[in-house]
This record gives sequence, structure tokens and C-alpha cells, in this order.
Amino acid sequence: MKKDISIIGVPMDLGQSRRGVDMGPSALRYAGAIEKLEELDIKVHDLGDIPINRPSVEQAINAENNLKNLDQVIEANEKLSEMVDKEIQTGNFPLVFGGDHSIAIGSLAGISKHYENLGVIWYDAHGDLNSEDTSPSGNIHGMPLAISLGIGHDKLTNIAAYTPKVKPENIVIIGARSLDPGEKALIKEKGIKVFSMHEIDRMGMPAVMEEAIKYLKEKTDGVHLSLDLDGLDPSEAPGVGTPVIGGLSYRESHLAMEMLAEAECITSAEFVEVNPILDEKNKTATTAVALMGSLFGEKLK
Ligand SMILES: NC(=[NH2+])NCCC[C@H](N)C(=O)O
Ligand SMILES: [Mn+2]
Ligand SMILES: [Mn+2]
Repeated sequence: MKKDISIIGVPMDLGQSRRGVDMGPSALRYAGAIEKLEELDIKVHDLGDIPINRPSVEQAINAENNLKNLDQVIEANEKLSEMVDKEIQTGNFPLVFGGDHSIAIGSLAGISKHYENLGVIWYDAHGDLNSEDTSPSGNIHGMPLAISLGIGHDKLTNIAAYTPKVKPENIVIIGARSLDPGEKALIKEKGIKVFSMHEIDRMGMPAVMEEAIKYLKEKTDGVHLSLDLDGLDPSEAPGVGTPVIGGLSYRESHLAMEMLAEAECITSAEFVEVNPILDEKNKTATTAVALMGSLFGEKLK
């Protein structure tokens, strides 16, 4: 019996500078996310969207540090963490709809409590391993993985009142092709496993996923999939705020999801960075929903 899925929308765009990604949850629902999951005989509980407070202009200009909209991002992630935590207690599979990638802070804060050794698959063009000291932008969506490792501003690392949420050896980054100098240094220092586009080109997606799954299965008791749509090539997923050319194809991404479904290792997931304002006829959300189908077991035969 498959678990029921609880959908939690986080209409937040405050972790980065391009407005519109707050409409991501609507775009994903409009693209038929719930119908897709129900077609697969999964019981879906759509819990709606978390209320997000928009900062006043004065609040948004925070000269004190390199962390845009810090208070609002904290507030949203505390709420998300509580909701995700509750859904896991109920026995449901949490599926979070972003919102920008800063919401992974709250997802991981709520999920990781329930696991001794939570694994994380970070499917992304970026590492999101910056801190206020290394970030070129001050955008918190470039920091969630570092924050979950316990690196960054105390107020962010201590969301849900514990830190760290994940161990560096339990993380696999897939699809990286844009890493800032501080991120590269952190990857080296912590020995984080990264399948960049270079490895994906050389080894092919089947071998990459096989290795990633084996690596995580050996030592984790659950795996969270954090899928940033900008992991895909912008020709396939144009509706994202920080597109990077040379990304993963639609087919490679489907195969990755199918292999995760076969391995039965994913215990929670989030789909983030869908920005319908920058999209072409909701193509990016539609792609995300198709990928959800494969992740939750859709097969041709
Ligand atoms: N989740 C994302 N799309 N992150 C993009 C981060 C871009 C850049 N590395 C930064 O820190 O600003
Ligand atoms: Mn990204
Ligand atoms: Mn990201």
C-alpha cells in the first residue's frame, strides 16, 4: 500500500529577487499535479498554501546583513517545518510545492527530526551552499543546503530549534553547473558528493542514478528529494528565476525519477523555483507534474 500524500504549498518568493515564484504552487496545481497523483491510485490531501507575509519596503531593505527578507523567510520556514513534521507524524508522505528554494530550510527542519540519517538528493543547477559571508546575491534561496548543514546565520540554522538537519556525507547533488567559489570550497571541505553536468555527460544518467541511490541506501533511513526546476535545461524548463544553460534534459530527468521510484527510497519531496511569470504556457509546471508522475510510480507498462 502506497502512503497518502500531503501537499503543502509555500507561495513564497522572498528568498530571491525575481517576483513570480510565489505563484509556483498555483501553477503546479493548474498543471494537474493532484489529478496526476490520483491517477496513480494515491490518496492526496491538499492542505492548501501556507500564508506568507510580504515585507514592507523598509523591511525589505535590510542593510544590516547580506540576507534579504530574513524575518519573513524565517517565519515561513518555521510554519512549513511544523506542518511537514505533523504530516510525517500522521504517516503521510509530505510533498511540498514552492516557492523559491529557501523553503527547503523548513522542509528539512520538519522532516529530519524523524530520521537518524536523512539522505538528501539535491537536483539543481546550483549547490545552494552559500552563507551570508559567501553569497554574491544575499538571496537566501542560494543558501538552504548550507543552512541545513548548520552553516549560516543562527536564526536560520536554528529553525525548529535544532541543528544540523543533515550530514554532509548523506547529501548527493545532481546537475550542478553553477557553483560560487565559497560553495566549491565547502564541497571540498565537507566531501559532499556531487554529480555535476561533467559526470552526467561522461557516465550517463543511468550510471549516475545507480551510484547515487547505492551511496544513499547504504547509510540513510530516508531520502528527501529537493528538486529545483532549474536543474533542467532552460529549453525544457524556462520558467525559473536563475536559469543556467547546459542542463539536464526532460528524458534524463524522467529516467532519474523512474529509477528513484524503482528504488523505493524517497520518503519526502519538494518541487521548487517554478515561476509562471517567466514561463511559456506553464511548460515548467507541466514538466514538474510529469516528473512527479514518474517519481510516484507511473509506468508505460
Ligand atoms: N535555488 C536557486 N535557484 N539558487 C540559485 C543561487 C544562485 C547563486 N549561487 C546565489 O547564491 O545567489
Ligand atoms: Mn537552482
Ligand atoms: Mn536551488
